[in-house]
Amino acid sequence: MIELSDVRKVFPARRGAAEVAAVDGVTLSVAAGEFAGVVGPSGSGKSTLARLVNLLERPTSGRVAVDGQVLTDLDDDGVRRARRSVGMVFQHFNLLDSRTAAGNVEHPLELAGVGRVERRRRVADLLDLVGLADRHASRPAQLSGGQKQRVAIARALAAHPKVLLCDEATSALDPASTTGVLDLLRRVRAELGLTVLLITHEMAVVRAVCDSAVLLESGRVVDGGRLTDVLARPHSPLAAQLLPAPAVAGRDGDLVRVTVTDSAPEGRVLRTLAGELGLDVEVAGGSVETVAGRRFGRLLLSVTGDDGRLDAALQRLRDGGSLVERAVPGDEPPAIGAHDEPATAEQPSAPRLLDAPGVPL
Ligand SMILES: Nc1ncnc2c1ncn2[C@@H]1O[C@H](COP(=O)(O)OP(=O)(O)OP(=O)(O)O)[C@@H](O)[C@H]1O
Repeated sequence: MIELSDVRKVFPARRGAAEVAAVDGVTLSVAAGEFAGVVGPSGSGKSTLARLVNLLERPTSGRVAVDGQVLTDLDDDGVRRARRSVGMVFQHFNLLDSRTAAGNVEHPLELAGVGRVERRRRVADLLDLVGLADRHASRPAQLSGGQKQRVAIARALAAHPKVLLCDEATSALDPASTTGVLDLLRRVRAELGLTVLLITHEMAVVRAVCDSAVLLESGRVVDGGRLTDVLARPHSPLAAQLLPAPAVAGRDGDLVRVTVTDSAPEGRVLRTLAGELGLDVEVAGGSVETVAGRRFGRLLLSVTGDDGRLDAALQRLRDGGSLVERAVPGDEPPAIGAHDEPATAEQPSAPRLLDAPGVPL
C-alpha cells in the first residue's frame, strides 16, 4: 500500500547552516491493512518521512507510491487529488478554532465539493464513529486533548482515505487519552480496512498497536520488521529500544539478563538456577508484556553462588533455547523516548510483572 524506494530529502543550506539530508535513502514497504510504526530519536527524519508519504514534501530523489499510484510521477494537481486517499493526524491536532467539531470534520468535504446533505450525513457518521456525536457543536477550546484528537481523526477520515498517517498523534496526550486514541485507531483500522503509518518516539505506543516498525537514525532505516520477529532478536537495535533492558547499575552479585519469549519462557531459567543448581536468585528488574498477542520481556536476575556453576548453568540453558547472558553495567543502549523510561533494577514490583503480562501501556 505504501512503497518508498531509495527516497532522499535534502533541505538546502540556509543562513550559514549546512544542507541537511533529513531522509537519506529510505526504502520501505507497508502492506495494505498493516499498522506500521516509524520510531527514532529527535531529528532522525520521522516527520519529514511522514510528509514525504503524501508528498507534502517532494523528495529530492527516489520514488513514492501509495495504493499502486506513483505519486512522484504526478504533477501538483495530480498529487492534490491523490492526497485524498491519505489522511493525516498531527500532534497538535491542527483544528480550526473558529469552527465547531462538526465544522472541522466538514471542512475537507467542503473543499472537495461534496454537497451539503451528503456532508452533513458524513459528518454525523464520523463523529459517531469517534464517539463524539454529542459534542458536534463544541469548539476546540471546549474539548479535551483526547477529544480534539478524535475530531482530527474524524476529519482525516472524511474523504474515505486508504492510508492514515499519524505524526506523534498521542505525544501531547495524557496516558488515559493516549489509550483511548490508540483504541480508536485500532478500531478504525479494523472497521475501515485502513493502512496506518504511525510516527512516534513513544515505544509503549508501538508495542501497543503496531504490527511492524522501522528504526530511523540520521535519516536512514537501521533496523525493522514485524514486531514479533524484532523482539525475539534481543540484540537488534530496534528491540533494544522497544523493550529496553533493565539498567544494571548498583547491584551486587552476578547479573543475568533473560529475554522472555513464548518459546523461551522465564520459568525454565528460574527453575534451573534456583531449583536444580541451588543458586540464590532474585528478580532485580524488568517487565513482561503481551505484544501482538505474544509474550515478550526482559528480566534482570541477581544470582549469588558458585561462579563456575553459574557459567555451566547458563550454557545449559542456552543449549535448551533460553535467551540468557551475563549483564555488565553500562552495556544497555540508551532509550529513545523521554516519556518512555527503561525498566530499572530498582523496580520493586517484579512478581506482579511476572504474574500479570499484557498491559502494554
Ligand atoms: N524545512 C526544513 N528545512 C531545513 N531543515 C529541516 C526542515 N525540516 C526538517 N529539517 C531538518 O531535518 C532533520 C529531520 O527533521 P524531522 O523533523 O524530520 O525529524 P524528527 O525525527 O521528526 O524530529 P522530532 O522527533 O524532533 O520532531 C532535522 O535535522 C531538521 O532540523
